[in-house]
Amino acid sequence: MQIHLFQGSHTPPVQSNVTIVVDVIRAFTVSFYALLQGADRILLMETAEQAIKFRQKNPTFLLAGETNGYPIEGFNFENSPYQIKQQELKGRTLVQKTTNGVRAALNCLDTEHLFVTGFAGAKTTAEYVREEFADRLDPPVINIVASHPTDEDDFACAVYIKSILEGSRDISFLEVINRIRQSEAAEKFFDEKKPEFKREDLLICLEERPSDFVMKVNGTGKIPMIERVIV
Ligand SMILES: O=C(O)[C@H](CS(=O)(=O)O)OP(=O)(O)O
Ligand SMILES: [Mg+2]
Repeated sequence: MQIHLFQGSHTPPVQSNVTIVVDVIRAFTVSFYALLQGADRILLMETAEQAIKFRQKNPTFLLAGETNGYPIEGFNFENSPYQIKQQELKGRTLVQKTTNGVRAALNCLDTEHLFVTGFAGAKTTAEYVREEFADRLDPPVINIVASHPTDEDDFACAVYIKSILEGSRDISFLEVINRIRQSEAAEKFFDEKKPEFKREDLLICLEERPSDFVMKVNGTGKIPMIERVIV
């Protein structure tokens, strides 16, 4: 396996067979818990306006996301895994718009297999990709994209995924958690002047949670969507 790590939401300069886009705080932790709460699929959109317009034609769809981390007027949910964990979403379709993870995923569609994850599902995703693709005759090129352009949260998780893919011990479980916890993206949850950000969100983003699925992006339709793939 040829594994490349990238940071930011732009399209990686290397063509891959498999791409894993990481957003720990909070986009793909939100997606993970939305699927756990029963959502059928999660459509990915670039702008809040697009999402709101789309719901006018699909009134049962639920909008989740943020702009600069803050709730979006007219959306059903914030970019909050704590809020999503409390919802009954069986059979529902979500539409997600966020600053880093969703935008990065939309810029990484040109690959054979596109997965997305936070820290919660990182180990399951890495083990699934290793089992599915590592022993193929023509070793795959794998891009791991830490979607925040400069911060440690997504990059530490990307290094963790790489270490599982390679079976190395480049980074310990505790080191990943510490680097996420110390990241700039985590600071807002401890800032008294920002009551909009619940500390429970960060605690959920920091929790590795085994599951029977990975999150794969289906880019074959007009609107890319996250679907669960049972492992
Ligand atoms: O909502 C979030 O926590 C972040 C915003 S920021 O990176 O902290 O500014 O959005 P996401 O797209 O989930 O990284
Ligand atoms: Mg993030």
